[in-house]
Amino acid sequence: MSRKWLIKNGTFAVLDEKSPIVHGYMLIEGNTISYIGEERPEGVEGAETYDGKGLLFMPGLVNSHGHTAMSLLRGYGDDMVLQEWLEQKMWPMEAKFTPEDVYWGASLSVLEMVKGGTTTFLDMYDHMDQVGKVVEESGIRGVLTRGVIGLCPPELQDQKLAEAIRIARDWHGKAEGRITTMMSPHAPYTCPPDYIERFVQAAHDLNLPLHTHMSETRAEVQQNVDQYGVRPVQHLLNLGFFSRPSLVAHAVHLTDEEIEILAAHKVAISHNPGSNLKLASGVARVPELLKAGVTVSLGTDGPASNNNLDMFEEIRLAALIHKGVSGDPTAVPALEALRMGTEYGAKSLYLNNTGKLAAGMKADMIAVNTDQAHFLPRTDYISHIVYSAGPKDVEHVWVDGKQIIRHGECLTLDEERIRYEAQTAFEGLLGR
Ligand SMILES: CSC[C@H]1O[C@@H](n2cnc3c(O)ncnc32)[C@H](O)[C@@H]1O
Ligand SMILES: [Zn+2]
Repeated sequence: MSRKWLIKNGTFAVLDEKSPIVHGYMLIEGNTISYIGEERPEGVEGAETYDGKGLLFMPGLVNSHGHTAMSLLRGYGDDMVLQEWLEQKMWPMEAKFTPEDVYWGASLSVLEMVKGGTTTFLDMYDHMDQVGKVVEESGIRGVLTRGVIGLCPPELQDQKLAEAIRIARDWHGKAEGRITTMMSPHAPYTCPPDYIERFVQAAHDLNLPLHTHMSETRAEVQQNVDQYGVRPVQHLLNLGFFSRPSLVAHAVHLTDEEIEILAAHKVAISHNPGSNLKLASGVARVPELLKAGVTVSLGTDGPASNNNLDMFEEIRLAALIHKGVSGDPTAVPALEALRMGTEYGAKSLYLNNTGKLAAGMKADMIAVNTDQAHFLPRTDYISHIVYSAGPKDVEHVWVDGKQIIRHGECLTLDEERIRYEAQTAFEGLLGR
């Protein structure tokens, strides 16, 4: 029989336009929310009851683009533009990564994410079996995808594609259904057109979504025009990329026509404001994308270009920078920014049963301790979460109905060991 528990005296961020907050009760049966409302539900006699006073319950945060193992490179290459950062700093170090390095880097990142309220993340990287293991052990929900750079001889291209297909097949549905997979050519500037087409074919055969980096910098767009005669959006459209459900990271440099193409093909976007600011890539046209009906979610990108995995920060940046750039304080309203970090995140990852507190959804949720100075007075909880909250405010975290953070402590991962092993792994990389 599945566990049944009732939260009373709770404040719940259901994030509906008219009434985003509900005070009252939430019933959870097994891994699913079965009721939220002001009235005590019927038939809860046998349920364990928890007092939710002083806590704000909200959907777990969804980080829709990142590279978890890159936590080992945090602070290793700062204040550089993307291409130099990749070529001079990241790629030489990543070439030395062992599966064990990826395991400890991913563990460090997942620890940071769950402690900060993220319950679902997407990871594009190499050695993804290791990340799968971390998802299994930690209890988090993960979308895993082997990112492939195709600037290599044909035999190696074949090998990498075969590996991406194996990862996608092997891990889809694993960890009691918490893992799903995608297919990811890294970017149009690192994968030749015919190679991207093979990913599109594989995604079609496996019935999986596609993911890639796109139009992140002005230089990348110009390079695409010089090499292929079209900008990246038209290029990917020509290659059939948008014929599949797809999620593109960044999409900073877009024309009006490109926004129309993305909207028409229901392409989802992972907006990474922290990374885009740090790498001086620019500011994405988020208000225009939202207006055009595009699903825009939020991602941190890797911890070496951010340099943290704090989704509250990304939500706040999304709410703030577009006001600053446009001169319009309603450019991205607080509630919309919060939905980008939760509901739209799940949608952009093609997950239809998480990202929202509602009956029938998976119990992926966090409890924020609002009994603190920066949450007073109790004027507007949505405003406080978007403009004042941070990872240290996260008191409890549940994924798939199971508690993985209790009073800020991780119940599933050995924090001290992970901190030690991650530092040791970095020192090993420096010496290799
Ligand atoms: C092939 S696995 C993923 C690959 O992506 C690199 N990466 C990290 N951040 C970015 C970014 O902002 N744009 C493009 N590529 C990025 C990472 O270093 C890995 O090599
Ligand atoms: Zn990235």
